[in-house]
Amino acid sequence: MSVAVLGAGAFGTALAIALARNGGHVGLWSRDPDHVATMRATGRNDRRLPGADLPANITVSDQLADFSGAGTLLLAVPMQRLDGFVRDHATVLDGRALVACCKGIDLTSGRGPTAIVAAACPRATVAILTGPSFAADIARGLPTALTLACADAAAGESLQAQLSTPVLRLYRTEDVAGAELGGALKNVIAIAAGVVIGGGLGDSARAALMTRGFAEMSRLALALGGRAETLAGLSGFGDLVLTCTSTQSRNFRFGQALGAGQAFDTTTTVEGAATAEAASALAERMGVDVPVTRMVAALVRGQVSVPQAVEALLSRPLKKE
Ligand SMILES: NC(=O)C1=CN([C@@H]2O[C@H](COP(=O)(O)OP(=O)(O)OC[C@H]3O[C@@H](n4cnc5c(N)ncnc54)[C@H](O)[C@@H]3O)[C@@H](O)[C@H]2O)C=CC1
Ligand SMILES: O=C(CO)COP(=O)(O)O
Repeated sequence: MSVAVLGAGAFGTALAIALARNGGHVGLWSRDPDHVATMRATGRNDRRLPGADLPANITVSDQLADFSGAGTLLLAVPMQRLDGFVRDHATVLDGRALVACCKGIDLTSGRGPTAIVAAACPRATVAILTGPSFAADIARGLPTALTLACADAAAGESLQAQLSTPVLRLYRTEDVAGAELGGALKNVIAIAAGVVIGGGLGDSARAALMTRGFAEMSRLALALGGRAETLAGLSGFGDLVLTCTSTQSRNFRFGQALGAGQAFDTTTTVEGAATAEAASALAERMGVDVPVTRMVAALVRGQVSVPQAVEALLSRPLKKE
């Protein structure tokens, strides 16, 4: 076994399925022994990815030691859990190729996924896999293109080859900051797009918000070392389009519920909520204007109502585009 996925949520399970279909043995780790027992018994992960069969060449386990032979580990836990996860398991993880598969900014430290992983595992080769893809689409074998970002060009090329399949097409870049900030910030804008649609403000307003949202994503990412072409690629613009326009997106649906004044299931992973807060703080520190992101953070905190947020955004001074 050369690859194992740690975190048997929707995305981790879908990636394990895609890699297993491509041949070879693939590991899938869940921290929960009951979940492992159910997945082994049913051959599925109905808790997180209903309806998708796990190929027989996936080994499911709650023991990380079962994957000691895997040189590449995909870390598919939610962003706000990543730091605790890599610290808890650093002795097992360090020294391998560790590919973060989460999107967001850590609320406590303001760091992105690769910095969190590298701090806990200094001997590891660290990369990030991000871009437009719904787990359900990947599990169905639908064509998907993602970005694999790794500061080490040679390691990135080898991970790209190892993790690409005929339908899961990976593009590579060394611009880790650009790739991970695009993936983190688009979730915040997707919440705002959901608010617009849930609040009945219409498709034209959503297009305006996506465009201005992309402008502020780019401003902040460039200030933090990302490149404009990365923001315009799959991990930025590509994922922004997908997430702001599909009800498959949890961030979009969360925004829709906020906009419509409805409750939303608090156990659902909505990465953009914490990231709005973390990104607002980062932007303030860098002196970058991110009005939409700040407004999403205020909405999530319950500090402003939807009409107040809309009024505040529309009453900003007129400016050049
Ligand atoms: N679902 C999707 O379509 C996509 C998700 N992603 C990203 O993948 C990341 C994970 O999301 P999903 O898999 O969708 O979430 P999910 O909510 O389906 O699953 C999260 C999994 O992480 C596990 N987990 C939580 N805390 C943990 C901890 N401390 N230690 C070990 N395991 C822990 C949970 O038990 C659960 O199995 C997110 O950052 C998300 O943005 C990226 C692309 C697509
Ligand atoms: O990142 C995703 C699509 O690329 C998944 O979006 P959600 O987390 O909003 O469901």
